[in-house]
Amino acid sequence: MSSSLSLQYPLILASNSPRRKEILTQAGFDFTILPADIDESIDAAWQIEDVPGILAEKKAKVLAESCPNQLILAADTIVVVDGQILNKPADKQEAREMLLQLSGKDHEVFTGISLIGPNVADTQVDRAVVSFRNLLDWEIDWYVKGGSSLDKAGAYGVQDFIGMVGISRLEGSFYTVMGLPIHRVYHMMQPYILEGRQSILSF
Ligand SMILES: Cc1cn([C@H]2C[C@H](O)[C@@H](COP(=O)(O)OP(=O)(O)OP(=O)(O)O)O2)c(=O)[nH]c1=O
Repeated sequence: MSSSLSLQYPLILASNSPRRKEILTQAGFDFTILPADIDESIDAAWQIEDVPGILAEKKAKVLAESCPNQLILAADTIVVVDGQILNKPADKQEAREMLLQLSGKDHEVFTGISLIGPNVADTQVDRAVVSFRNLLDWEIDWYVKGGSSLDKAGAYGVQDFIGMVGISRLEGSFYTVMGLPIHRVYHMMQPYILEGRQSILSF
């Protein structure tokens, strides 16, 4: 994309994730990256589907005070299978176990996004359902050996080998699974996009 959308305020992406950067760039946004490192531990009292919204908001809030007159966007992704949250695997052994658990069944992916800035403090969670066919042992081993499962919730990337060849069905947005529900981000950002000042997006 050669030109970017013009925004009323500068946009900051509070994320270390290269996937979030890629999605936001592809959608035409111009932004600065300022990762927010927070304690991502989960309170057992939280409802599972609220977790990514709570964590995304925490990430955005960390930067909001020190960045007045700017829009801060943060996100968090979790994978849920058999009523259990799968975060990023600690090592390759755990990555293998996670993929075995996901093999041959459906699971949910929740991505929370939070936008904080002038006149806005909005947090939303988007859900997708992903079906994996039965994965072969060598496919899991080969993918895990490559190392790209380690920085991803549930030990897989929808955009990677195992997602490409192993996912038989996806309900919801591909980008929600990849880490940023861009359709929701765009909707939240709409009041600040100067090109679209006159239009109201229904959603
Ligand atoms: C399920 C899935 C997750 N992921 C990634 C998205 C996120 O980067 C990561 C989940 O971890 P998060 O804690 O949501 O994000 P992060 O630590 O990578 O980045 P930050 O907190 O700084 O924003 O897993 C994929 O890339 N593809 C997928 O299919």
